[in-house]
Amino acid sequence: MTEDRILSWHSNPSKPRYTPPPGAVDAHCHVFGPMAQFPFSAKAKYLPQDAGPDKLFALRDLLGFERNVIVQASCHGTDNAATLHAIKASDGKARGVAVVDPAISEEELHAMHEGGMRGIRFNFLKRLVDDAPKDKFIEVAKRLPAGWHVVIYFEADILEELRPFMDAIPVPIVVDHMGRPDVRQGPDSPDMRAFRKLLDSRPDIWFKATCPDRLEEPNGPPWDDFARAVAPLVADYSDKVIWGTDWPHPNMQDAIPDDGAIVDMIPRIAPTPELQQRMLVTNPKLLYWPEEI
Ligand SMILES: O=C(O)/C=C(\CC(=O)C(=O)O)C(=O)O
Repeated sequence: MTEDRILSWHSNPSKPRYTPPPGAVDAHCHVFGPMAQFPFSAKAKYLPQDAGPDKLFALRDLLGFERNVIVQASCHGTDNAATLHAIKASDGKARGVAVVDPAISEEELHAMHEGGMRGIRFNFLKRLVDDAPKDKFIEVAKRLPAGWHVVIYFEADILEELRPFMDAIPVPIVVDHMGRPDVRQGPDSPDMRAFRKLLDSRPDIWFKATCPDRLEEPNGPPWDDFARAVAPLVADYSDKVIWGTDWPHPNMQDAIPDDGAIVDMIPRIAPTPELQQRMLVTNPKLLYWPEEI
């Protein structure tokens, strides 16, 4: 019954005016199912309609991207089969970030590396996961395959509380959606200052300059607050920023964004070709296709 399942993506996204550079990577997107093949987790907090690799790759081509980084969504729990399936179907054009049971074996991690995973995600949003055991997360972060990193998703109000945990992570960190600052407060807000302090605390913290739709929800474009708050961060930390569409926009069913409009935010947060090259090509390659550098 698809009627009870959430539809959170645009059925007819526009072609963006902005053209990404060759090799551009959409470094934050997800797949949902298809459910008949890859059932959702019993602990899933939302039940979406199918958004499989065929839809994702059609969108990639429409938007002018060449590659995807597919992040395991919470609705699939720690069963990464749907994400691994999508990576395989991409013909080398996708890599991924897994969500794992911290007790995962070295053999299973190695198999995930073979399947294209290059990191694991720790999700601290209470509305998405039941628990986030920091001690176990640190333990598994110490056992990751060489070259992997940790992706962390949290909201700005717990950044300070998470600092000792992040300090203890022995591999590079990528922060989802800049730790969800209140972009309405501008580029020099307490949230943004705290996030800059985090980035300054070690040289291997990356961030995704993503989700104008989420951070200004329920506003649609032009997302001026997002552009004003985020552009200075991209300029000042241009060697640490990556970007993604966030398709199929989990939980955004009440303010579904047009993916073309999302892509058209790129020149507003990264106005020069040099910044765009770093954010869309060089930086994501360093994290996900380092063998090509
Ligand atoms: O897609 C995102 O990055 C954000 C999400 C969903 C999510 O992270 C997940 O389901 O794992 C959100 O804020 O609901």
